[in-house]
Amino acid sequence: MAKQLSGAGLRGQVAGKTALSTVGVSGSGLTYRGYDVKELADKCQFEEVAYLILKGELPTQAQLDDYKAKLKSLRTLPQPLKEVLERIPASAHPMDVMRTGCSMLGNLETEDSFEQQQEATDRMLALFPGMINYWYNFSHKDKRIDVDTDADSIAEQFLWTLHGEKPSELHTQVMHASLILYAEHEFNASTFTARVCASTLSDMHSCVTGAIGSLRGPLHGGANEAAMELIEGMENPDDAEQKLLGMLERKEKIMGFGHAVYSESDPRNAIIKLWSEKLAQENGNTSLYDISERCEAVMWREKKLFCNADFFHASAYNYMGIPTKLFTPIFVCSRLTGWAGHVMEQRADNRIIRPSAEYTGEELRPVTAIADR
Ligand SMILES: CC(=O)SCCNC(=O)CCNC(=O)[C@H](O)C(C)(C)COP(=O)(O)OP(=O)(O)OC[C@H]1O[C@@H](n2cnc3c(N)ncnc32)[C@H](O)[C@@H]1OP(=O)(O)O
Ligand SMILES: O=C([O-])CC(=O)C(=O)O
Repeated sequence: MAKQLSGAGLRGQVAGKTALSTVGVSGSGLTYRGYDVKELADKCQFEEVAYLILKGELPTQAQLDDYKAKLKSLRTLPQPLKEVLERIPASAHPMDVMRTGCSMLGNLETEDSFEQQQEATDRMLALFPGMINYWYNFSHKDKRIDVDTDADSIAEQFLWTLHGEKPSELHTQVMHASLILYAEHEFNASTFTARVCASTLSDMHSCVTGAIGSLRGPLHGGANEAAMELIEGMENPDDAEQKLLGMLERKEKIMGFGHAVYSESDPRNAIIKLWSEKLAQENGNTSLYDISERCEAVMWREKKLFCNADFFHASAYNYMGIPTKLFTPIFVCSRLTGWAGHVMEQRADNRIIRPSAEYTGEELRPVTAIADR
């Protein structure tokens, strides 16, 4: 059953048209251009899904090979961007690094006409994984990494530039699935930000920079990091249960649970949960997975709240040795496809987005001279 949507936050209001995705139409489903996300995550590489979102159809093998080769050729970081990255302190939040990096790229390689929108998007898709890991390695390990790796895909490029070696088959597979799950989600907050920006006929880098800022918050993309902080503070499943019950009693928000549109489940959860379980088994220490499972059971039992896409991403990423603060930047590397797809859609049929407000302020009143106030 679809969720009853009403109230604050523009909930349930149609704010535009899209042919990119449907969310929660039957209460729980997610489709990209008519394909079920589960089938895409089972059968595709992330680049196939990026192609689908940006160009409208799944690629043939030859088109995929060309697209991947093209993206591979666009990984190099411009020197001035590296210099900016090197000046950002280790204490910075990586989402702020993404925001600044994207904005700096927009200064160096401006999108001068909408005809360049696909080029600008491809460049960001190719460059973002290396960009965040260049900063991470420089600021945290004093290393200037070479981002022009031999990695075959964006999934592999992220793990390779982070860890400095070719990742395992399993880890690359999980990253493909993760990037596919995060790629697109209709009019979520960050995508809506991008569309509002696009509606002023602004450039692609401004739209993406704004969207990164919206994704950063813990009520949206930042929830995967917050979920990790939660589960790493739990010693075992029983401890998890006690801690959650206490938090619920204190009416605290539990990050990684609930959704603005889905009513029963988030279809992305079952998929990333399976991968998290596989990674736990590979790791030999299933503690984080067991704790996460108990959290899921307690939240459903107590509040009928279900895990959203972010919750099991926390343990999955942790099992792959990804530092918690890099979780949300991975979301950026993926959602860039959805943001850009929406920007292109907005531009193709644009009217400036400018809603109205209900005024709650003072009645009209005279300005008292300053000496009399
Ligand atoms: C990839 C993504 O961006 S997915 C979302 C990631 N965000 C999170 O995980 C943050 C935690 N979750 C939340 O804050 C919310 O569930 C949101 C922001 C995702 C959706 O917010 P809303 O649409 O306002 O949620 P909804 O209307 O279903 O909330 C109903 C009730 O459940 C409560 N609730 C919802 N989620 C949670 C939660 N995670 N923990 C505790 N209570 C919750 C709300 O506080 C609300 O209670 P109230 O009626 O007493 O005020
Ligand atoms: O749709 C939303 O509100 C949030 C979400 O799950 C996403 O952006 O992936």
